[in-house]
Amino acid sequence: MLKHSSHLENTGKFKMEKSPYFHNKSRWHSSLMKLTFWSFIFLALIFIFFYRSPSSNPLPQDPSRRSLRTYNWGGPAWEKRVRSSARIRSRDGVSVLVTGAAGFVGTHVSTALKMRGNGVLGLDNFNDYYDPSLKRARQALLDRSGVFIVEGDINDSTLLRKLFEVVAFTHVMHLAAQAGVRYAMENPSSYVHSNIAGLVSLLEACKSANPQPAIVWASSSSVYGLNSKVPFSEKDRTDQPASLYAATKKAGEEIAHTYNHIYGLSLTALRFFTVYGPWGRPDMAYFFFTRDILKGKTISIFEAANHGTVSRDFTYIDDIVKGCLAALDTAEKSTGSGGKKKGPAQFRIYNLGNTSPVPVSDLVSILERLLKVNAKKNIIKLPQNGDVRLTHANISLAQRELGYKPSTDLQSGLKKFVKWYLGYYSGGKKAAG
Ligand SMILES: O=C(O)[C@H]1O[C@H](OP(=O)(O)OP(=O)(O)OC[C@H]2O[C@@H](n3ccc(=O)[nH]c3=O)[C@H](O)[C@@H]2O)[C@H](O)[C@@H](O)[C@H]1O
Repeated sequence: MLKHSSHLENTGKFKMEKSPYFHNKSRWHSSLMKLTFWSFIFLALIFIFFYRSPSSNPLPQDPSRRSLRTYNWGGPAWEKRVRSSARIRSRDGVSVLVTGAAGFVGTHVSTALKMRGNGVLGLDNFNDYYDPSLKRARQALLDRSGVFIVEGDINDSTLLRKLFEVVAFTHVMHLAAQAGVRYAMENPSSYVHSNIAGLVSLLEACKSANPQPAIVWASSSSVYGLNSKVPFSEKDRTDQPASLYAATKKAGEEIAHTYNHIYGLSLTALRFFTVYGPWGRPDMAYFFFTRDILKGKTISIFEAANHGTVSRDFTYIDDIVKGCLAALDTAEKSTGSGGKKKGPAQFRIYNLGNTSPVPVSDLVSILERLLKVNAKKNIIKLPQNGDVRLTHANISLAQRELGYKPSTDLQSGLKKFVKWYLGYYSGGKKAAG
């Protein structure tokens, strides 16, 4: 023992210091510890990078990857906010899930629903198709009127299932979409992702919900495509889309029919005609014309062949909101339950337009008068990028069945838009996106 211990104390110690084996082993141990330590730090940094909160998470640069963003949702506090926002506060009120609530039409519809005592819960992925700060400002507006917007994507079926578990929505107002006619040539997959895959994901959740909600959703005047019979009636052909955007909206109408037929979902599509107004979309011509005229930048005005005019049936947001609410109010219940159809359900399509097309050149003249600035104009040939020459709604069906009656002409509507624009961007202090 003594001998052994002395061996350890003397020889062993000596051996440990001098033996290359032990020396290397010790270095190896310390390298391993260092490697483990730095690996841990590296993994922690990766974890922080991918899982930090959505508000501080910069959006991916590639627009087609926008949907890969992760969102934080869930937990008791979150569920409490969801329930409170969706709580019905008036007799005969309904409880509505509004997708695309931070969007232009979504914000206006959510506010109107909330104001009349309905339960309203918003859902939006806050993508960066246009300036997300405008979406955040709309969110703040809705927050003040008691509407909570859940941050998430309509393609997230787990989130949708959860929302229907927490709230028995009576209605879904589906306004989330990839909008814009010309952008479809730049980023086609975003249209398929939101307007087709997203719609299917939402309808899947609705069909499995108990009770099944009635769904009202945004289609588009663009489905009329190359149809030359005017004004456009719901009975006219819609099988000649001129843009991928239009094609995805038309596909949406067919998909909606399938879910109505198989699962008994009550479905109403609203074909919106070039909606404009305060809190509007910066990618639309009336909005960026205003910005560019004020900045002294040249605007491009499209003209058809042989100097023909290009016209739109511009429709003011308040008229659209009335149409949306009327569609909700007249929607019958879905007939299925537990994913099974019990009987035929309502299936409707309506034009929501203004019935008076205005040439784009007149839109510019109105803006010039309102802004008191002469626009620098460049007249160019209508590019072959999805635009059509004319839209003009026949609204007699919506008039008859929804009591829809637009009452704002372009001059009065643009006056309200310009007033909002100048106030919001405070004379150019905030940069218009
Ligand atoms: O009803 C719809 O379903 C669609 O309406 C809207 O599409 P559009 O009617 O094309 O609106 P918008 O881009 O504002 O162009 C307005 C006019 O300005 C012309 N235009 C456009 C750009 C330009 O630089 N110059 C120009 O003359 C252009 O040729 C057009 O005549 C929505 O964006 C779309 O998401 C969808 O909802």
